[in-house]
Amino acid sequence: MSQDPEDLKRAAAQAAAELVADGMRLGLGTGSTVRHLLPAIAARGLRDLRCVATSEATAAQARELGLPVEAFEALDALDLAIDGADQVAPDLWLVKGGGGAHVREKVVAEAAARFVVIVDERKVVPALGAPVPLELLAFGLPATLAAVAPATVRPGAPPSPDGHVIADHHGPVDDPAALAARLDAVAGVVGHGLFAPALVHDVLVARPGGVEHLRAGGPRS
Ligand SMILES: O=C(CO)[C@H](O)[C@H](O)COP(=O)(O)O
Repeated sequence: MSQDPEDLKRAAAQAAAELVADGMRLGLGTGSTVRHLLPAIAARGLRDLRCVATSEATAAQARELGLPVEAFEALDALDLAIDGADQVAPDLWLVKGGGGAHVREKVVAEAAARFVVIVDERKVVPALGAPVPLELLAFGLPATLAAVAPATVRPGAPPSPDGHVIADHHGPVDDPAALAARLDAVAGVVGHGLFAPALVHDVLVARPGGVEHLRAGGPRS
């Protein structure tokens, strides 16, 4: 029997909330799965948490729930970061950025000693595919789009939290490392939504039968 995707997201979020401990410096992702995470963390009643948020939406919800959010200028490392994803491949390459916050999300994931991804089973794919979200400088935008073709500005997308243009790459993702390197080589690309397995420590996949815990062999695990 199929299960409401919101119930599955909530189950993954609940499992991740149990990884949060008193005194942690915690990175909070963005998206509908993270929206279930924040009340689950708040309900734990932990003391001395220090949180950074990857979007204004997450910061606002966290503050409403009484979770202390500070600027990421105030912390130089995080103990744990938890975030959703749009696609999870079997080798734990991810595509993120459906919500346009992927650059901040990657900064937070890189700063965390442990990066935990929370998804429902629909996000687990046999191989990554388009679109791959991009964050681009407005300066020289047509030239940058040509350099990363095929890519288009995402219709109706607001600027990123740092004021950049959100776009999507529509080409194949047969070799995520090669595509990531190609995108990283273009100066007008602020960032992209391909997250390498080395960044990922755990993926919690909610299925109707329970939450599956995938562990990555990243360098910090
Ligand atoms: O990368 C993201 C935002 O930039 C989100 O984590 C991703 O889009 C998944 O979102 P959701 O939990 O709503 O499916």
